[in-house]
Amino acid sequence: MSVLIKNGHVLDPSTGTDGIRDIYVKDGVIAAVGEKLDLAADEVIEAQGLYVMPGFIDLHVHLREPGFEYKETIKTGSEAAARGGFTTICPMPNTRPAIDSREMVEWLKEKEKKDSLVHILPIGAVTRGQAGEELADIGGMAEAGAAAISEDGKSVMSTSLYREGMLKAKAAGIPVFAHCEDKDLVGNGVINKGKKAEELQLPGISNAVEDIIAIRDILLAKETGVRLHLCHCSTKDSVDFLAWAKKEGLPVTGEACPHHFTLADEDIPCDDSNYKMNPPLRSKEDVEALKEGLKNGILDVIATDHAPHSKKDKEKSFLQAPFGIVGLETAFALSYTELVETGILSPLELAAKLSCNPAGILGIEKGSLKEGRAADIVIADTREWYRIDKEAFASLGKNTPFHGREVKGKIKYTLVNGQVVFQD
Ligand SMILES: NC(=O)N[C@@H](CC(=O)O)C(=O)O
Ligand SMILES: [Zn+2]
Ligand SMILES: [Zn+2]
Repeated sequence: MSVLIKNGHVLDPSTGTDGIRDIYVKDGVIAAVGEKLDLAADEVIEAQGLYVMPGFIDLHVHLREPGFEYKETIKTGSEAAARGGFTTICPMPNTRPAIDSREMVEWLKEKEKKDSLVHILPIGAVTRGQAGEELADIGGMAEAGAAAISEDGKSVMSTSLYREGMLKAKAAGIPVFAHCEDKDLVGNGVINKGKKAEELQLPGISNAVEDIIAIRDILLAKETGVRLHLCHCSTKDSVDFLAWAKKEGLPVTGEACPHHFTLADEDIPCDDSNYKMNPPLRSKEDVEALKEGLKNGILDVIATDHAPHSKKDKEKSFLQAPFGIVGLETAFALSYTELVETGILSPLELAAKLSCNPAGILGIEKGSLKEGRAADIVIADTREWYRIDKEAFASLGKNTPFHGREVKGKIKYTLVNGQVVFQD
């Protein structure tokens, strides 16, 4: 089985390639990359005018299975990933039961084989049942294939327990992905603390809720030497703390989510829980700091924090509805529109934040179009404006504040191991 992708604009951040090339795929592997390859293939994809990039890698998704299959399943989540150009996704462990043991990681790897269109790299919980009381079997989960550990959905509030968990992760050779939120300080907050919170008469979440834990976790990484990755950075100071950590030479990285650099709290039109997520949409000043952080490389990765919820869940008010919005099927378009169309990032830099950089954090041989690599490839058209349509999502979650928004950047093809898993 062979595929020839012809005349595409190849963006391969792993080699710096930024120009017109053909790519020849044989038996699921990239066999040749070059100008005008004269090779016969079973399938030819004409990619003139399109960008051809390494398949995107999402370090942060929620698939909801087991336990909340009415919100999303591994199958529907993987279909959403394929539609969004993601060929590898890392599901967070906050399912029921949680992914907190060797057996649960093995279960997920089995489900991947049966149900998933894309590669799944599980993230194990830090503590058993994410209860924050005793450590999960971190070494066992790593052996079974967990790519990282995280307590996402909350922070491990016991600093000494977290420190111990970090040492275990370090010994197992996997990074820690940190959701930074001071449980004491957040109270019953549901929206960024500020004018909009006052206007809607909703309890606020201050920046310090995130910042206090972000700096704590960086200091713990300094002490333990574990590789630390900050999830969904939303504040100016968390970007500054990351900059400091990098200056110190610490093994610390960070991600930003499209919603956090596209919208500010002032853009929330009314009490609409499709604008409710954790961390919340922040101030204009924070949004600018995230864009600056993405531009200067302090923020390494764009991840979605795809958090599907049912219609019923999200019909509730801002106060009552659960936190989270879907992201897999809007991430590329929002990122291209907000960051490339505006000149903040080059197309190659955007491709790096979606593929090569997350691969580096996981330490996996992906995020590259080098010969010999698995043919995980995404092909996108960025020429025309269109409106996001939540009804077209493969995800069971339609909870997005971006329905109807005008964007550029459409995924045309997604290939996993040389197989077309999505075609527009
Ligand atoms: N981001 C969210 O608002 N929600 C996430 C949890 C999380 O990422 O913290 C979820 O699981 O729904
Ligand atoms: Zn989180
Ligand atoms: Zn999350």
